[in-house]
Amino acid sequence: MRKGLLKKVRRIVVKIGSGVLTSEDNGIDPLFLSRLAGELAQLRADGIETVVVSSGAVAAGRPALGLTDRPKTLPQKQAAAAVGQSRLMRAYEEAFSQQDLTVAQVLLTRDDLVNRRRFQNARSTLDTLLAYGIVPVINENDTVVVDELKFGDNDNLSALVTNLVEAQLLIILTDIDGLYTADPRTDATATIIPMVRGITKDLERAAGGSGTSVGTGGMATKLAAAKKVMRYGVAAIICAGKTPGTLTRAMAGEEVGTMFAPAERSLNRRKHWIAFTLRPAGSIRVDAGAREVLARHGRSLLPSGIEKVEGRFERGACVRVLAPDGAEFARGIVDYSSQEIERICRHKSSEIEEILGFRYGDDVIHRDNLVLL
Ligand SMILES: Nc1ncnc2c1ncn2[C@@H]1O[C@H](COP(=O)(O)OP(=O)(O)O)[C@@H](O)[C@H]1O
Ligand SMILES: N[C@@H](CCC(=O)OP(=O)(O)O)C(=O)O
Repeated sequence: MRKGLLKKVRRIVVKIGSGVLTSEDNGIDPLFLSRLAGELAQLRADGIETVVVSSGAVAAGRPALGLTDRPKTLPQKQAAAAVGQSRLMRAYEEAFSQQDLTVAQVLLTRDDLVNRRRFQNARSTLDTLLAYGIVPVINENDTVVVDELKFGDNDNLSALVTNLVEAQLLIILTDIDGLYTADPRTDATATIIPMVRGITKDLERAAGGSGTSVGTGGMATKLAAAKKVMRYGVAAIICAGKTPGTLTRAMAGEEVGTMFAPAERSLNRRKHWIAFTLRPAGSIRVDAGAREVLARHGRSLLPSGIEKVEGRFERGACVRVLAPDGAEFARGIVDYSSQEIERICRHKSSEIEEILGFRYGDDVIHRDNLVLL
């Protein structure tokens, strides 16, 4: 089963959690990195390209600041990341050069992927690095980001990078051997779930926060990352990073960790970007009839089906589309601003020009820019 899903994999994203990369005293663990380099070199010999998304900058920078616990303030965290990031890259360089692998540091902010031109630019840089046989090592640019610009956690970043580089598999290496029915740190009866075909509310409830002082999002953000790549038609595996050979065994189709099967109806890259990378600037509530034609027949959203607009946004913004009960069922890019939509909603498209004095087209959201969630 797993082997079948892995057959066409040629490019992978491997996300490394802070807990995997650092040892007890919070220094970078060189043994882990040299094992990782060995496993990635072998994959490369087998024709598989790797992009690494690595956490660990904050944890690696902590000792230099004399911090024994998680930094308390944002400037402290950013200072720790600034010190730690260069240590991290030095450690990667040392370990990877032993295997004749060259690494490249790539630091991203959310804006780099939200802006379509910057997204494309980041993509060509990464493609070029890979074409040269270099292993990109990506992290969030912690030193400069403020809340509005944050990916928040590297699980999310790794899912967006999987879309960016069109990898066929995301592997999340963490400090636990997979997704359990509950957090095994607090529930001794928890058992591992080997295969997930769809993310249910029950699974989301089971996935809790981080159990360590270095991890960020726990299993909850890993599940959210898996959900994102599944919608892109890509598989994900969450497995133990510290156990030697796990990556190799996972790539060979052995039953390690938890595997997430790709969704059968997947989104193309642009629609995935609309659904998961852009931040909604407001919402549009539609009536039952509009919900039906959008959800069932994949049609465009016309002004006549819109009941209410929430938030202020411009033409070209990403918005949530809500059903009459307020539940979000789609996201899309609008062709009219919130103020224009307030004036044309509940009207026929043929009346747009008369009401506004101009028209861009019949649709408020064209079906090519609309994603069902
Ligand atoms: N259902 C669950 N199954 C497995 N681990 C869970 C679950 N719920 C919460 N966790 C916690 O998630 C942690 C892994 O996330 P995190 O600490 O953020 O690691 P990383 O630094 O690799 O991102 C585990 O050590 C565990 O304590
Ligand atoms: N960018 C941060 C990591 C943030 C993060 O998500 O950490 P983790 O949960 O360990 O993957 C750092 O390098 O310390």
